[in-house]
Amino acid sequence: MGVSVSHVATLLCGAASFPVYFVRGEHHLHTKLYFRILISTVALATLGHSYLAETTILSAFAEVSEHAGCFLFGLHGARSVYRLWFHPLRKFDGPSGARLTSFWLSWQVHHGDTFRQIKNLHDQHGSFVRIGPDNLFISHPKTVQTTYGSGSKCTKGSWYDSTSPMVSLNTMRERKLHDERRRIWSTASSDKALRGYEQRLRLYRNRLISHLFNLFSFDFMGDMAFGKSFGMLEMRHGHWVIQLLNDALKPLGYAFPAWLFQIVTTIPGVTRDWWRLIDFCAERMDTRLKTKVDVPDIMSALSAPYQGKLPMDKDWRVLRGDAQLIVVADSDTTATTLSAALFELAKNPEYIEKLRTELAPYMNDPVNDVLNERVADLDHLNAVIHETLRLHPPVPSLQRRKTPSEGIFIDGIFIPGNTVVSCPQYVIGRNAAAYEHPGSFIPGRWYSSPTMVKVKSAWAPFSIGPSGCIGRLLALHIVRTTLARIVTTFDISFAPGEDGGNFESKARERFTIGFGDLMISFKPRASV
Ligand code: HEM
Repeated sequence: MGVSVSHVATLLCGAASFPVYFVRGEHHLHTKLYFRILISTVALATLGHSYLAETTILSAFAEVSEHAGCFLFGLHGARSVYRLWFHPLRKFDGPSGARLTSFWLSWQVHHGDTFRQIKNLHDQHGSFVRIGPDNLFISHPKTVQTTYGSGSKCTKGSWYDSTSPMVSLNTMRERKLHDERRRIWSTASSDKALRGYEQRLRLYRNRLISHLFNLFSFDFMGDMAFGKSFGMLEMRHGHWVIQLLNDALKPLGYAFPAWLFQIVTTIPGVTRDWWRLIDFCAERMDTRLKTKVDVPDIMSALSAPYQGKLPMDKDWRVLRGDAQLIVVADSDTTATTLSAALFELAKNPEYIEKLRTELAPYMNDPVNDVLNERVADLDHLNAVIHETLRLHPPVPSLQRRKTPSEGIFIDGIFIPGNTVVSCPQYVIGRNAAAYEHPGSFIPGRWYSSPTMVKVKSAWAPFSIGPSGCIGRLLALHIVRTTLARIVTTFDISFAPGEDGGNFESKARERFTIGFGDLMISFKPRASV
């Protein structure tokens, strides 16, 4: 191809379009539109050029494509120059590839161990790391309040549009809509609602315990009768829904920008499990809406505004988004917290005895159950959960917020406006500036040795502020009572051959964390 004046002019137009138009505002929701404009312009220009220059369609198309290429080259060239040398974040340290493109992060985390990669980057570059062209990760212990707290001027980052047009309470970016939806949700997480859920929870907690007893007796019987356990306590693969949840959330693990996530999820076959999970949640939601329940559940609150009528189309988008949110936010996070607590207790058995001593006076329920209201204020039990969530936060890294146009200050450091900031709880939880002996599991730091917590506000596994976890009380309720019941009913230890190594090293992050395999031995206690 010969370079003509028109090629250079098109390249300059492309370069100029960046400072004139693309540098401002958000474009991630317009990707498909831009693509359509490009295709239509190429098609029209091809026809026009072929007619005016009296040339074949094929050679006109080749000529127009060259110019389109020049335009795109100019645009991306100007953007790269800006990102490397003129961007407001240029003073922040970070890997050079990350300054140029957000694909750098996606490539780094493609094995799914985002939390570990981000910790390594903080170890190398300090508390403020530029991990994308507009993206700053901050592990400074004082960042949580400024970024997420109730007075924060930061808003949710564009990543929350990834699933658009399907939205949930968690992905709603517009503050007014989010506040309205949160008011509906708050009925579902009120004290009264929690007392109602207790009835449901008790049933499943009892089933869990009797299931564990059954598995134990079968394995023991197998061993006694046939010299070999049936291995039921070691079954790795759970219900297909758990498998589906794990597979479906994988695309979230690549930390794609919202525009790419939207494109990827429209390619047939590539994200089949993602859509299967959405269909599964939607189907459960549809069935539930047509069913009457005696004991209120979360859906009772979410469906209350429709007063028995079927929701309109736009409401379905939110209801289905919320259905998926409930499955992920509720079951995934609570399950990982319980397994992380058992992992830490098996590693540090001295805390199990302490828990039993503390719980003993409260475990005299006639049906051998444990009531949240009786154990809610126990120091050691709560500290074990606090410490578990500090070291193993179920949402480890990616809660992106966008700074207001005037920017924010974190401990005197200026963060420019429109920066996407994430404050990774996994890294903050292990930051020596926030905790003494940050790598050790020491529940006492939360009640008997408070000086071991240097910055109390750094602990935010549920996040805080207007978009903080609305299910926090419910989650703590479930974890507290289930853990209390398990440690008082069973002797817990690593199963023979288990050293706990895979639990963390094989953990994978896909917004929430999924830990590696962990073989725990549950033996009914002699006194029970
Ligand atoms: C240990 C368990 C849990 C942890 C650590 C946890 C953590 C979090 C975090 C960090 C967020 C903020 C996410 C963000 O900024 O994008 C969040 C939001 C949320 N969580 Fe949880 N969560 C837990 C359990 C639950 C439970 C049991 C529910 C019950 C349904 C729940 C419902 C929600 C909802 C609805 C939101 C969105 C809130 C909003 O945007 O206003 N979570 N959770």
